[in-house]
Amino acid sequence: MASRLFRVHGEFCTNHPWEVIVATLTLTACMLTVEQQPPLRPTKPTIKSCLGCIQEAEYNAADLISMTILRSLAVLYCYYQFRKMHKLGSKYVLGIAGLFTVFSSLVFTTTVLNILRIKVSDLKDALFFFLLLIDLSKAAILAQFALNGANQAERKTNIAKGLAELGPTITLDTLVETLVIGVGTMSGVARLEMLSWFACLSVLVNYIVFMTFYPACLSLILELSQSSNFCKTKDSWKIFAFKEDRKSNPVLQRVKLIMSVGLMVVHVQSRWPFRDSEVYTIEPLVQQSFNKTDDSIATHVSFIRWLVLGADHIVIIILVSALLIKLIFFEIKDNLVEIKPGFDKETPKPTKQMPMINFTLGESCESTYEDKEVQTLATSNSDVDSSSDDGVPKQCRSLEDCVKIFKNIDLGATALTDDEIILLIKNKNIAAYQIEKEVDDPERGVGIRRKILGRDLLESPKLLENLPFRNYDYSLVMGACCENVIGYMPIPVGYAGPLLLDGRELYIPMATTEGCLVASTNRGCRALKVSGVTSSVVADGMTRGPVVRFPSIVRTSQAMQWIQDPDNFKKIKEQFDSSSRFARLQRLTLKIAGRFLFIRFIATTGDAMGMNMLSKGTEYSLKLVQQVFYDMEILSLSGNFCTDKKPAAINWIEGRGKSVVCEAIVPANIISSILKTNVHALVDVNNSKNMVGSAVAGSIGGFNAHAANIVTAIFLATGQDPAQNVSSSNCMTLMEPWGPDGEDLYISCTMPSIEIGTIGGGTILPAQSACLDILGVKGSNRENPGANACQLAKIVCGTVLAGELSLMSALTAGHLVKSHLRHNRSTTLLPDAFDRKKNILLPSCKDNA
Ligand SMILES: CC(C)(COP(=O)([O-])OP(=O)([O-])OC[C@H]1O[C@@H](n2cnc3c(N)ncnc32)[C@H](O)[C@@H]1OP(=O)([O-])[O-])[C@@H](O)C(=O)NCCC(=O)NCCSC(=O)C[C@@](C)(O)CC(=O)[O-]
Ligand SMILES: NC(=O)C1=CN([C@@H]2O[C@H](COP(=O)(O)OP(=O)(O)OC[C@H]3O[C@@H](n4cnc5c(N)ncnc54)[C@H](OP(=O)(O)O)[C@@H]3O)[C@@H](O)[C@H]2O)C=CC1
Repeated sequence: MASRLFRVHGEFCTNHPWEVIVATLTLTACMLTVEQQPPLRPTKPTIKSCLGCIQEAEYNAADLISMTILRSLAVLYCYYQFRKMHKLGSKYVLGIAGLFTVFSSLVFTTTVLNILRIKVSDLKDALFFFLLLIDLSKAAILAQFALNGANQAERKTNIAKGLAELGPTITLDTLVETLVIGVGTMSGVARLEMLSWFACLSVLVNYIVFMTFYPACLSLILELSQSSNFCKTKDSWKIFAFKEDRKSNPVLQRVKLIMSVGLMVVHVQSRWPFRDSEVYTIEPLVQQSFNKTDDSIATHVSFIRWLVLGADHIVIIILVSALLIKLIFFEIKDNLVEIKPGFDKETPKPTKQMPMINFTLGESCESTYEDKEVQTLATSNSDVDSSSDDGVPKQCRSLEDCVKIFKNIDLGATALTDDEIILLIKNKNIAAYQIEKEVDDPERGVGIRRKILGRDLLESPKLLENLPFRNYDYSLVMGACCENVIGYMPIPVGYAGPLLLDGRELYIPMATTEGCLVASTNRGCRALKVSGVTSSVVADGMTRGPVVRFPSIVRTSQAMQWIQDPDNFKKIKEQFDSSSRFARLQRLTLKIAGRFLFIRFIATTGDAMGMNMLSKGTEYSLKLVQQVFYDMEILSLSGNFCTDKKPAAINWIEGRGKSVVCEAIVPANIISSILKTNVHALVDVNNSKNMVGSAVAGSIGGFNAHAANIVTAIFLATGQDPAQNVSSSNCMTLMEPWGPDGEDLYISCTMPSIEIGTIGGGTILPAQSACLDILGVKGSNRENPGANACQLAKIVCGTVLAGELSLMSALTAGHLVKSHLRHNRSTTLLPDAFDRKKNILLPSCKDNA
């Protein structure tokens, strides 16, 4: 029985945190404000003094009533503000606003004590005034501004932007408030004057703390936490919740301005010349004088005093109780889901967002497979855990109830357990690819999707166990890099280098699972350490080649001629360029095939690889052409004349993305000591393999040994589109004997179509952008947009040269198999082979190699 009571109490506290906090704080405040009283009847009071006491007490009763109303309003106002912020769902905003309140109160207390020289006991009035006038919504807006930044620099900029937006309004408001309330300080009524001083100081302290300590503290807290989790739940949409609050009405602003000027005049007139500054000391309002003897009067006085001391506290307690009653019986009633017969109170797990709501039990949640990783997450996130303590999964609420909760604006999917969300997904109330958005928590969303997939993969329920998904910033993935996410693929990243490229030493991150690749590239870098590699970008232009069709070849050729006209090209370019700040159309290449016309748009795209930009610009331009050639049919924005992600001669011949060439001279001693071969053998193998061999194979752009290896490893490490390794790996490796006696080696690599960028696509993901940072080419180049992407293309070409040098040497020296069996064959996981014919196990061949 007792434990049940405590359990109910526990549930009440956790389900109504704000109410419990407000109640506790209010009671504490009541206790603090109880004034020290002398003993009730030290001596017998006289009739005269008692009458005096009654008069004083009556005066105090009036004061008490107004102060009680004020305190109640302050409590209500604070409660309302924190509830409003809580609904935003951001614990950070809530925490920061709380901190703001505490610190401001501290500053206010100190200020009031020092400037007004009041007694500590009189702080009770002052503090309630302060709470009534504090504006937490502005503090929350600024916190949200800060939290919307992806990194510390952005957060700082956002705080500054927030202050720029809020500052003028708040300053004007403060001015008007101070001047209006300031009128009260000249009223001549001592009590009113004192309260007006409290209010003026409240407004000023709030303003000063908001404009100084608060932004500084905000920036510091965010920097010290340095947790990506701070911005993990991208609250960008939530800022709109306050957008209305932020908008300042210009008419209202003007009225405020005029009002403040008028009030200023009133203040100056009434205070000039300034009176000797009065120091307001607040005398205790109830004087104690019990000298008389009349018992009945004494009793009356005691009663009034009791009333005076206790009534305000009683009213506040009543107020808090009313608040709780309102919340429990009215607010929740609105959200209450109909109780069905057969309802069992004990079983459903009350969730954080949905206190005291009772639900019908629905079908038992499917629980045949539980993803270990997801379970771990759920344990740490008890709000969404649908398992009971004993590990037995609980039943879901009914589908109908879950739908009601899901559709409730205040609750939504966040108030449902994982299994209930799965129930809604199975019943098509939630799209399986939108879980993250619905639960407003990407990691939880991914976890739920894994649960669904895990249950669908019943034949091999443990398939997902080794695919990690936790501790990853999915907010960057959503809407940019991947859909239907169930985790991430860890790929080992090694580094090759330093590579001496154009006089700079670089360490090249390479993501690969091909053992020996990084070792080989590293050896190439080592061989080039003294002489270095020289590189140059000779052309830059991403392409998109749509296919359009006309009714006849006459119309097709007319269109072709129209597009080729320099004046019309200008119009097309204008249209194209208007689609982006960075994409700039360079030229068009046209090919006619019967009624079809292929138009290859070639444009620079700043630091981005540019495929989305090209597609957008092309669509804009075609609309313009269609205005002239209304009978033009746009068959496909991509007509494979681009050509993207497929082998094609056009990219090899015309180039695509960055066209880069690089060269190096390797001295004879390095070739023999590090590469274990000699120049003549190397050149011989290069001609026979990379030239003749590729020609015999009918290769297009494949006149190299393994450019794709290096390209792909760097692409994966730096967040490039991996499929673009097709054209990007086009490369011709040339070798010649060099030097007076031809003992040195001249080597060059020509790569005409490296499709690469340092912004957009996967480059924004944290790990990938870290690798770009290692190379000094992260993001957009502010001084010279495009320079970062060009530098990365040069790095790719230079590293390819190092890789070519090493592999070609290994082939020449006959070391390929030996080295790969050393670096590229696992000695732990490969099972011994089974000979079916002989029905025996064959020992691994690795030792024989
Ligand atoms: C994006 C869609 C699918 C929308 O397609 P839609 O028809 O507008 O989507 P919908 O909302 O009507 O939903 C239809 C179904 O699509 C799926 N679906 C819909 N949205 C999602 C989502 N977020 N996550 C997972 N699945 C999704 C889902 O199955 C859904 O059914 P439901 O489950 O709702 O009954 C469509 O417009 C599309 O397929 N676009 C093409 C994009 C594409 O293929 N890009 C590849 C890269 S392009 C490139 O790299 C190569 C290139 C182009 O250069 C090569 C060349 O030269 O040709
Ligand atoms: N659509 C398609 O057909 C294809 C798409 N892709 C995918 O496209 C994505 C890459 O497209 P991409 O266009 O490169 O990237 P984005 O779509 O991300 O576009 C780049 C964005 O960055 C902005 N930007 C800011 N600074 C710079 C800067 N210095 N230089 C260039 N842009 C800057 C651009 O501004 P602004 O808005 O002013 O242009 C633009 O909004 C990859 O995910 C890739 O996988 C791949 C192949 C085909």
